Amino acid sequence: MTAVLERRLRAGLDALGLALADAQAAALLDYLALLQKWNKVYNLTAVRDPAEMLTHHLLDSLAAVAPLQRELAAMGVPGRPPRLLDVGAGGGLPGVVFALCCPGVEVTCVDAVAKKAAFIQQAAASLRLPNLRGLHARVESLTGGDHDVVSSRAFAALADFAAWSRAALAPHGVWLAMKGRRPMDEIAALPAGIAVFHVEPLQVPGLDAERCIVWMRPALT
Ligand SMILES: C[S@@+](CC[C@H](N)C(=O)[O-])C[C@H]1O[C@@H](n2cnc3c(N)ncnc32)[C@H](O)[C@@H]1O
Repeated sequence: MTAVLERRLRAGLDALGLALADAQAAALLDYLALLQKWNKVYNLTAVRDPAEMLTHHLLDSLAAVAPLQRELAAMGVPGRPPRLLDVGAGGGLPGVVFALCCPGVEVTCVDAVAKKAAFIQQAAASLRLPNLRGLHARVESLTGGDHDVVSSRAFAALADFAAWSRAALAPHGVWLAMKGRRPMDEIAALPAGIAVFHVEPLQVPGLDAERCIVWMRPALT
């Protein structure tokens, strides 16, 4: 099974144009194995089949890596590593995948459920990712305004996601919301202080479904 998963992952990475080192690709499969192993204990995902996990979780999250890298490069964070907060990260999607693929980015995965944050801490240790940490908190309680990117996947409507995480976002920062079909109703429901600057379609290898990133930033009102 591992050889099949490895082949599919490699083919997916090629299709996405992601040039990862062998060690990074191996670590992605190690992460998949951790998700499988601890799913029953931590209740991390409803998807149980490893091949389905690869497509629906890993490749789905990997499709957002190049867009993330492009935005960070355009932002040009000066003098320190960029910081990303993944909200409602659950088992670490997409936060752990971002941390694996972007070792120069400091990734915090926040979740309201203690055992999910504990799983992220465990994954950071076992995958040897010094740039990843799990944080047990409700995102609404976070302040500091020091994250360059705040991401989410399968978390909440755009307006709630932005409102609850606004105090954690740097003034120059952007929100990266992973969605299925372009969420027209959610975009229309956004308040004046939040501007959508790009709805970016994603092509997930092996997944016949619509996916997009809704990019947002605070707007002057
Ligand atoms: C549907 S899961 C999505 C998990 C992961 N992002 C994924 O794509 O597989 C939503 C997660 O959000 C967490 N959550 C819900 N409300 C939250 C809040 N206010 N602050 C932080 N996490 C929250 C839940 O505990 C859950 O793990």
